[in-house]
Amino acid sequence: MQLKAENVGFGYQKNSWMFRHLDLTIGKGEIVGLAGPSGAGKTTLGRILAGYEMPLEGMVTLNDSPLPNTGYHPVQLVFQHPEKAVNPKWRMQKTLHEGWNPDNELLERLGIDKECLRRWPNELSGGELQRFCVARALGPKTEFLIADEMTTMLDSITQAQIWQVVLDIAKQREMGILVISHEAPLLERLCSRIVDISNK
Ligand SMILES: Nc1ncnc2c1ncn2[C@@H]1O[C@H](COP(=O)(O)OP(=O)(O)OP(=O)(O)O)[C@@H](O)[C@H]1O
Repeated sequence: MQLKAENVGFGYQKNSWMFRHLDLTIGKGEIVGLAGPSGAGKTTLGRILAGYEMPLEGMVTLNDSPLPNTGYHPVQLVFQHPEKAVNPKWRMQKTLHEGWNPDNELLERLGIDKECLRRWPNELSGGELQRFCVARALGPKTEFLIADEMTTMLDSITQAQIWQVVLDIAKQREMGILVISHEAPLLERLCSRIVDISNK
């Protein structure tokens, strides 16, 4: 099982490459860090790996096949701003069950207050909302998780709590994770290797 970017190139403007000839493989259960200065294209690469964006050159494969474009996506993306990742017209109950039905144990471990389920997204704090986005992304069919500054906005206790749950599940299921972060100590603590895209 592997998620692989091969010779990938991307730019938003014509003749202006953000990165080019980029190779990155994340293996089953592997936790890889992605570092690089602001604007280097980390978020963009995360979006490409999760199938939100097509590369201009090269390809992304999951277990040697193109990424699927229907059904529950096996590469899930959680990014920094949960308020942009949920439908404001859905109550949290519906958002949570968008792709699968997380059990009570997971909700408890992630510190999700069940009282929040009937609320609208704008009635939750950023941290509460992000817990929902993490739960939503951890369906049993998730093979890889792209965690793009997933806990950057959270206090250190919540950050540790969420990573503990995500890492336990990753270990149990051999789910691979790409951790995109500006926090070097976080990357060093979580990842078995760190890829820097500054010079791509
Ligand atoms: N939709 C878009 N259209 C045009 N340019 C974009 C678009 N999205 C991002 N960019 C630009 O692409 C570059 C890379 O953005 P990206 O968010 O991938 O970088 P990053 O490495 O994740 O940065 P940061 O660490 O600040 O989050 C930036 O210069 C950004 O302004």
